[in-house]
Amino acid sequence: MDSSLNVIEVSRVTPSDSSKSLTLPLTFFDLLWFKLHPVERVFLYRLTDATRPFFDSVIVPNLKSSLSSTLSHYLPLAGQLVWDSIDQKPSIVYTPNDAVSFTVAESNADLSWLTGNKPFPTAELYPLVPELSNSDDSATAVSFQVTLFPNQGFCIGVNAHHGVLDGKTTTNFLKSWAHTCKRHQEEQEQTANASLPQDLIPVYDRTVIKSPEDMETVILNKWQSLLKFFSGGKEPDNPKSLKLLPSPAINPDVVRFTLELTREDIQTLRERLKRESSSSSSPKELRLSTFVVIYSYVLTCIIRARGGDPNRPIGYGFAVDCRSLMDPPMPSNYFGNCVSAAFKMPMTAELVMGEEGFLVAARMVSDLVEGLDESVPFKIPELLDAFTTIPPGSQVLSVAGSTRFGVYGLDFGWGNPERVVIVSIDQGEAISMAESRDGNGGVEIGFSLKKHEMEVLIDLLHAGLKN
Ligand SMILES: CC(C)(COP(=O)(O)OP(=O)(O)OC[C@H]1O[C@@H](n2cnc3c(N)ncnc32)[C@H](O)[C@@H]1OP(=O)(O)O)[C@@H](O)C(=O)NCCC(=O)NCCSC(=O)CC(=O)O
Repeated sequence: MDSSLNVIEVSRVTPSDSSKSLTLPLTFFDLLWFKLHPVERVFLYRLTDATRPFFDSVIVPNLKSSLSSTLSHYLPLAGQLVWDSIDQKPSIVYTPNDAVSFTVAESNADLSWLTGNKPFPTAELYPLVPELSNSDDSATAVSFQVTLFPNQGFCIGVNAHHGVLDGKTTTNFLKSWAHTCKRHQEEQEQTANASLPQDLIPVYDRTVIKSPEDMETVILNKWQSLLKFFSGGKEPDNPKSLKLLPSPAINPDVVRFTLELTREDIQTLRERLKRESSSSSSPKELRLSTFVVIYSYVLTCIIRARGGDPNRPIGYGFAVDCRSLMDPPMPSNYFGNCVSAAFKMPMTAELVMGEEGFLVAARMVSDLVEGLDESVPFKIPELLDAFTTIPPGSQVLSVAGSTRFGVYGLDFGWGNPERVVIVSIDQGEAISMAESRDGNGGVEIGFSLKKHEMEVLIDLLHAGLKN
């Protein structure tokens, strides 16, 4: 499917109420992520009424006007990340009339391919995601693109700087935008700066993030060491550069696949773990949350799909929402990053390639989750150190997204998404997680792998659900 994209316009959307300036210094949570690849998502909507005239006269104007209104509540997203030479750390700075980039485009791709359950080339997704500019001196927080698939539907592409916002904040913003857009249509009025539900109004108070003594300096120094490590020992030219780490080139034969696990599938896997654990030589109570069951299963199948030397190094990690781990707990509408990560590496592939591999993986993930406590946020420096201990050629898995964000409820007025894809998992051996579209307690897992490996993985994933 060699699709092509035609860019119709690239415009700037400013907050409808853009009278005040705002500066938000990054916190130590933000500093963990501020050099890493941005998070790219596409929301694919089926809408056979989506003719070009309907798109031009209804969808685009409503999305833009509601975006402008929503940005009035989320001013930092229209701003830039900057690092003033006299400042110890970067800040997000919004000044009146700053704007976000909004691209309008049309594609001849087959939407059914992108929303279906068969693998397709990951390169088909890239034209749907807008650029997010960054340079030594500044970095954009977010950018948006709406793409028409004539008479099939449309797609909203979002590119979000992870130093500015985590998944919870991103999805809170998107829920606010969808809420405003849908209401604009229902009320047929463009109420500028429309009010939002209380739980979607962002909280900018950063004094709640109690940063331990010089934690920010420690993390920034760790980044300097990492940058030197990644560049073979060469000191960074500009220690205050906001340029992101270079992204690895993506092999052209990489494909995408979305596995849909029903609540029954998850229970089948949970029962299997219970059986295997109770009959094992060291039965031990396992934390069998949805996350633990699914991540252990996927981890096992992905490592097996690659096969190879059983002694090859592997590792895994996952993001941890620290909002509930902070004292006092952070509000769910806190604006920014409040995620750290847990990881285990290096290990050898044989650990999970044997008969008991799924149980071994579940024990490891369960232990890691059980071990999470209020100290997690303060272990971020160790996390950065771990990057330098990853043996070359390791297969290290991580998780983007979460089953808690409610991304399938994002209705802008033309229905819920048919598929939500985190495009940027290509940038590292990540999988993505989201709640299932039908809201019945299932989970969707997104994969990005080379074609032949994906074929082996799909067979393993399906086979494991049968026994
Ligand atoms: C560390 C964890 C993965 C461990 O998850 P577990 O499910 O095992 O454990 P838990 O204590 O969180 O949850 C136990 C049970 O309570 C439920 N539960 C707990 N908190 C909940 C909440 N806020 N909303 C809905 N359900 C919740 C869980 O679903 C689970 O039930 P049940 O077993 O029925 O499910 C999780 O705590 C966590 O932090 N998840 C969020 C990670 C995150 O934010 N990722 C995105 C990073 S940002 C990113 O990646 C970029 C982006 O997305 O843009």
